Amino acid sequence: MKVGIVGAGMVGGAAANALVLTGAADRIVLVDRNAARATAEAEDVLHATPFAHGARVASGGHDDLAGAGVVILAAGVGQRPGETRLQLLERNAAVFADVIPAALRAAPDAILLVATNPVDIMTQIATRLAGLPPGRVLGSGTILDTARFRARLAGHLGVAAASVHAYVLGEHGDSEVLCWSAASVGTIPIADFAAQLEKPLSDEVKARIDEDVRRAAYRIIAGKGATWYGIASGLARIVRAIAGDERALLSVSAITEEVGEGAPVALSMPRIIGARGVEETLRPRLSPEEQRLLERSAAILREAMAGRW
Ligand SMILES: NC(=O)C1=CN([C@@H]2O[C@H](COP(=O)(O)OP(=O)(O)OC[C@H]3O[C@@H](n4cnc5c(N)ncnc54)[C@H](O)[C@@H]3O)[C@@H](O)[C@H]2O)C=CC1
Ligand SMILES: CC(=O)C(=O)O
Repeated sequence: MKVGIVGAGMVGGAAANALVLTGAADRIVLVDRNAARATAEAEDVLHATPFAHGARVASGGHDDLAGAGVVILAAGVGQRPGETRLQLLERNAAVFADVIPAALRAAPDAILLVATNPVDIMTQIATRLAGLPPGRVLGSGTILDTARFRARLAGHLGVAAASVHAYVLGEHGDSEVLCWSAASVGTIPIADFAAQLEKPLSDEVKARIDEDVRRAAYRIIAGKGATWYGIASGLARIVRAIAGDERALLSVSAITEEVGEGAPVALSMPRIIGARGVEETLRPRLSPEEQRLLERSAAILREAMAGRW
C-alpha cells in the first residue's frame, strides 16, 4: 500500500521509518511545508530499506499523495514543556484547514489517519473538513496510551507486554481513562494474575501506574523535547491493520455517539480496524467509576470544541 505522510517532523519521519521496519507500506511519500526537511527525512529513511523491508520512499508535494491508501496527518506544532495538548488546538486547526483539502484533492479515496494534537479534536475537525463517510477518518487516539499502560503493567508483573490486554479510552490527554476492570494477562483477570505472582496491584501501585501512563508525554517532552518512537510504532500498527484488512482491535479515536449527554465527539474506544478504516466500535464493559470518567472525558472534549468548530 502507498502511504502519504503530511508533516515530516519527528512524528512523520519516525512513522515513515516504522512503516519501513514493519513492512506496512511499499511506497511512502513525505510532504512538508519545509520541503528540505521532507527530502532529508525521505532520504534518511530510504537508507533503512536494505536492512528492513523494501519500500520506495520519496518526498513530494500534495499532488504526490495521489494513489495513497492512507494519509497520515502529522503536521503542526507539538507541546512545549508543561503545555497541554488542548492548548495546541487553534494553531493546529489552522494547519488542517490547509492540508486536509489539499490531501483529499490528490488522494480522494485515502483513509485519513490523524496524529496531530490534540488528536481527538483534530480528528473531529478532519472529519468535518473531509466530509468523508464514518470510518474513513480516524485518529491514533489512545493507541499510544494503551501501549504505555500495557508496557507499564508488563514491567510490574514481569510478563511480556504482548500478553497484557488492557485499554486506555477517552481523550488522548489528561482526562484519559485507564480501564482496570477489564484488564487481563491472557484470559486471567489482572488482579488474579498479580496475586498469584505475589505482585499485588494495591491502590498505591495502581495510582503510580496511572500517573506514569497519564504523565508520560510530559516527562518525555521535558527530557528530549518531543515524543516520536511510541506514536510512530502505533501509526505503523494502524496502517498494517488497514493494509492487511486485519480487523484488528485497537483503541483509536473517531467520532462516537452516546458517550454521556451531548453531541457526538471524537475519542478513543476499542475499534475493529480493517480495509475501510474503522469497521466497528465496541463498547467494553466498564465499572461505574470508569464509565463516569469516560463521560467526563467526553464532556471535556465537547467543551474544548464548543463554539469553535
Ligand atoms: N497523537 C499522538 O500520540 C502524538 C501526537 N504528536 C503530535 O504530532 C504533531 C507533530 O509533532 P512533531 O513531529 O514532534 O512536530 P515537528 O515540529 O517535529 O513536525 C511538525 C512538522 O509539521 C510541518 N508543518 C507545519 N505546518 C504544515 C503545513 N501547513 N503543511 C505541511 N507541513 C506542515 C512542519 O514544517 C514540521 O516539519 C504535534 O501536534 C504533536 O503534538 C506527537 C506525539 C504523539
Ligand atoms: C505528545 C503526545 O501526545 C504523547 O506523547 O502522548
